[in-house]
Amino acid sequence: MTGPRLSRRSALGLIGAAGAAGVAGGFTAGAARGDDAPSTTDLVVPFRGKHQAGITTAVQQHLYFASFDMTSTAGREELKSLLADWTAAAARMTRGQDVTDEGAVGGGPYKPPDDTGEALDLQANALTITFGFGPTLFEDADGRDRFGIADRRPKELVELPSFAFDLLEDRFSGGDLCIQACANDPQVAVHAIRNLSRIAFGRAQVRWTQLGYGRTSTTSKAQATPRNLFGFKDGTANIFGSDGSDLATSVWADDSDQPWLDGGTFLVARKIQMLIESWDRVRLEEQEAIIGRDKGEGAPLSGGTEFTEPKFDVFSTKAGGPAIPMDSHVRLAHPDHNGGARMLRRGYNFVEGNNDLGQLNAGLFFLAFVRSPQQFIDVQRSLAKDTLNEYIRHIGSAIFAVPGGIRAGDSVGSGLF
Ligand SMILES: C=CC1=C(C)c2cc3[nH]c(cc4nc(cc5[nH]c(cc1n2)c(C)c5CCC(=O)O)C(CCC(=O)O)=C4C)c(C)c3C=C
Ligand SMILES: [Fe+2]
Repeated sequence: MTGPRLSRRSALGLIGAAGAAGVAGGFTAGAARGDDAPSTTDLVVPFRGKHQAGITTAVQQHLYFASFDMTSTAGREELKSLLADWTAAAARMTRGQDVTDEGAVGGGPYKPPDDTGEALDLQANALTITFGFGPTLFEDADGRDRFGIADRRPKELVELPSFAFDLLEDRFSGGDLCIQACANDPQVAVHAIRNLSRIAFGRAQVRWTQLGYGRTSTTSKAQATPRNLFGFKDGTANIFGSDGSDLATSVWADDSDQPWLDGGTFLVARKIQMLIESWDRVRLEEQEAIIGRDKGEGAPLSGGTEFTEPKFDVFSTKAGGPAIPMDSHVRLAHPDHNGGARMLRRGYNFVEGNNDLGQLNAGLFFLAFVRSPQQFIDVQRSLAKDTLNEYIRHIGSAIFAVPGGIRAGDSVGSGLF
């Protein structure tokens, strides 16, 4: 070790002692996974545990998300070996190590290095790698059970229905498998996906990817609420890592029809374009009415401060109606109007250049973890009346079952076989 910071290469020497417990930043396994873990660069988040990391983990600053399809020639054995290889590499990278012992520079000059090297000298940066399985892994579009696992498909793992205003594009949608990599350094997240894609060569290939540069939610009360690209605080009413009973009720799919999903959850991903230039011409008062919260503090328009519960029956003389308008986002998304449905949101901002008119291609990569996809479906249907729809477009969509935590010596998805 070279002082308080732990570099990728110096981390190698520590592994025997630290194991998977993640002592690099001085945090124990429980503290690092839990609600109040600070987002430091030298933090190691334990890869193994009851649940996969990257769900309740305090949201890191950067995301690189990849959806994969198995190649047309791959069968059951290739899927099994891929998941085992991904698990081994992910366990190492989350500890701040190269993907193998030989790594980027230790394998001699006569073969391509095992690790691509761009994360050499970077620390673990709270890297989490979270795996999920799409409906097409269990049964493809032609109804074929390519991997002999059709009877392991959770009955709720089906493609999402169409919603009002959907403008979905295939190039941002679907996938047999997904990997969510989150870290406090973008290069660490990109390195993880790049190396896992490389390991998949011949067995699975990237279908689409998404880079997220700034978190738009928080899962920890120790984190400040971030802002989305419309300038509003996002994540105020989220489920936090410390909300044990809410996690049990709304996130962990412990009662599904598939035992391998115990400790797991469902992940809904939506790529949502935000019409920034149109939004920026909207009066502040109207922006706040559309969201249902004030822009400065994030307090509900019914009064109070950021974490005050919204009161939907408060009347505003100025508005001449409910203080939180009937067609506002917060009213329509609130559990009170969706049979109690809640979700753990973990989305990221994206900006991807501009169109020919100079308008930004920007938006929210919405990620939500739910016990049942129906929770998302109910809320998204309710949002059909949302005035926010004038300023957003859903252009990508995918759903994945996220297996429970990976135990010592085990590989992700071993319960499928
Ligand atoms: C179907 C689920 C949701 C989509 C899609 C969605 C898109 C979306 N949201 C914002 C901005 C905000 N959302 C806020 C709250 C909020 N949003 C959802 C669900 C979806 N949002 C829920 C369940 C909630 C919480 C409702 C509650 O319990 O009060 C807020 C307020 C702050 C907060 O609580 O996070 C903002 C702001 C945008 C811009 C957007 C699409 C681009
Ligand atoms: Fe929202």
